[in-house]
Amino acid sequence: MNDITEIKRALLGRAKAVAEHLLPHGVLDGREWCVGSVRGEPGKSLKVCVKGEKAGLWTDFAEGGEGGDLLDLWCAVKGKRLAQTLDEVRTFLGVERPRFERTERTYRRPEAPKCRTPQSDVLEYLQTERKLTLQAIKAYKVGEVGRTIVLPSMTPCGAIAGIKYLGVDRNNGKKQVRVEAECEPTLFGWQAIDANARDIVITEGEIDALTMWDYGFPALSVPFGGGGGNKQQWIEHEFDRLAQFERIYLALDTDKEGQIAAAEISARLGRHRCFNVTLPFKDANECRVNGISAGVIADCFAAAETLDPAELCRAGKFTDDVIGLFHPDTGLGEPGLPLPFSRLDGKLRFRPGELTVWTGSSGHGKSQVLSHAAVHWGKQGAKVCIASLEMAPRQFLKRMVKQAGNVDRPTIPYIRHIMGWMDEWLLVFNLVGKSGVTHILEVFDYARARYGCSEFVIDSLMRLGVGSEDYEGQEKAVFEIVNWAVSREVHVHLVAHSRKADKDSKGAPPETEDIKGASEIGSNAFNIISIWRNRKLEDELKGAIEAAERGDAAAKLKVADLEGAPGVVINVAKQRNGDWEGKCGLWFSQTTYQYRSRDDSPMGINYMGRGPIMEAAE
Ligand SMILES: Nc1ncnc2c1ncn2[C@@H]1O[C@H](COP(=O)(O)OP(=O)(O)OP(=O)(O)O)[C@@H](O)[C@H]1O
Repeated sequence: MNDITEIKRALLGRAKAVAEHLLPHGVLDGREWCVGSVRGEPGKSLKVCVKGEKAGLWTDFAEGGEGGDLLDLWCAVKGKRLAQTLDEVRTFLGVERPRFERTERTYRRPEAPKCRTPQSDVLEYLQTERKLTLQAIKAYKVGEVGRTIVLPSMTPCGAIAGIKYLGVDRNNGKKQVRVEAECEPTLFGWQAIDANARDIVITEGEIDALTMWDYGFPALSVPFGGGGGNKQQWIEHEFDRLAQFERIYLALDTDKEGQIAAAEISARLGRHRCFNVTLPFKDANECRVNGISAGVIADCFAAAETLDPAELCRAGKFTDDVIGLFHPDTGLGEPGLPLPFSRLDGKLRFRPGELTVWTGSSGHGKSQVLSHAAVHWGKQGAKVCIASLEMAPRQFLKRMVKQAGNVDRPTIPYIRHIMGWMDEWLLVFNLVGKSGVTHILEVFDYARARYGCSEFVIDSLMRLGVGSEDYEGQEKAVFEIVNWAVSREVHVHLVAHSRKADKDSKGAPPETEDIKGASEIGSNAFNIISIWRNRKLEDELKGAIEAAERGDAAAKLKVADLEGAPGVVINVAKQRNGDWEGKCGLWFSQTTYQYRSRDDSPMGINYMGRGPIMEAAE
């Protein structure tokens, strides 16, 4: 349960319990819980409606009609800010937020800037050219150093998290912007926001935030402008703080980048509480400069709408996608991520909104191929969340460190370096054992919303608390996963074991019908991939190597011959949205745990680049 709207809904069903909890000296009179005041003494002046349509609303008739909903009551009785109240209410409801085991990255907190309140060139610029008031400038604690505007990003507690310096003058038409390095990506403007506010506006620039304040709508500004992906990485850091807002008005620029940003923000913060504000000019400040009145802006807010559900769109939206399918070389390309094997380039993709089932016999390397793939996706900028219910995090991370580092035994500094890199894009569902699918998806949902994860791994179906004979339960679990992947536009990789088939010895990788359990597992998957390890070849190779070591010349030639054949086969048995299905031989490196296809370098892939700390340990 993440945001205020869900918490409010849950509280409503328990209005009486909340009233009793907050005001134990009250008495029930019909539908109302009556008490003296928010201080809790017996009396009749404060009434909380606990039943019916108005359940949850309260009024203190002795205090000039002060009142509100149950959250206001909680704040008033306990004398706490809304953010703290929400934490307490989550505990009261028993719905704490999921926590990820994750090294919190430490950011630099800049020193207070050496500047003064604008009084000369900066003030002149902000008032004359940008039409801002001194009150707005003061509310946002804007500073002045010569002809540079100082814009501090402060946390709601008043700490300075970052500073942006904006030159009044342009250089060859370009804005002069500088930011303090290594600071936490946060929104600008908390210093001007009421701690108990339920509505907030988000703009695409600091000056626009000040302008909105002047229009009567205190606002925060995104730190890196419009666009998607990394530009909106601040969401991860502000997710909890924004949980207190019931309505988030997105007044971003009316251009394409602004709209991409608005779509991403509303998808992650919750479409139900994000309203898109369409302004008559490109941004708030352009409205101000062009003389748009506060009344017109208020009308824009009144007309603001939630963004359309993702399911509803015009066909034209897919034009680029369709062109990309016909002409992949146009750069419009297909969405989704590939495997790290050149031989499969252009043949297989893991697209958003799909489920891939990975199958194969035990010990054939399903998890290992997947972890190599995850490293590859991380390198391409994707954020990945792995629920490895069969293997402790330290074990599968050890494997990934070898694969990422392309080395057998990395040095301690190199391990730290690789782990630091993986920490940026990899989240771990820290549980070995059984977990219900609903709970995993709840945690995944949070990882998607807060951290922007797009690739999810569940290893394996057997650990989802569904019996191996419970075909109905398996169908239900897979259906739930598919639904979630489709609705959230993410890709889920589900490992499912294959039946003990004699195919292993016959030398053929498993097919769709070999997946152990209900047939619906395969029929609901968009892609089915099996991994098969050629044990016969491995044994022959082992024997030949031993003979060669004893000096058998013929065995040496045999070793070379056998090493030329792939020890692993990946079988793409189904690809619903792709044109290709088929098999591809892979070579597995015992030292780096990387896999490669015939077209890849035997040296493996260097995900970390080369550097002094990458030597292997002795
Ligand atoms: N081709 C291979 N050559 C040598 N060792 C391999 C190969 N593939 C996998 N292994 C080893 O086998 C073990 C199991 O691998 P992995 O966990 O990836 O298999 P899996 O198919 O996911 O098995 P399970 O279904 O039992 O989880 C690991 O120790 C791994 O290093």
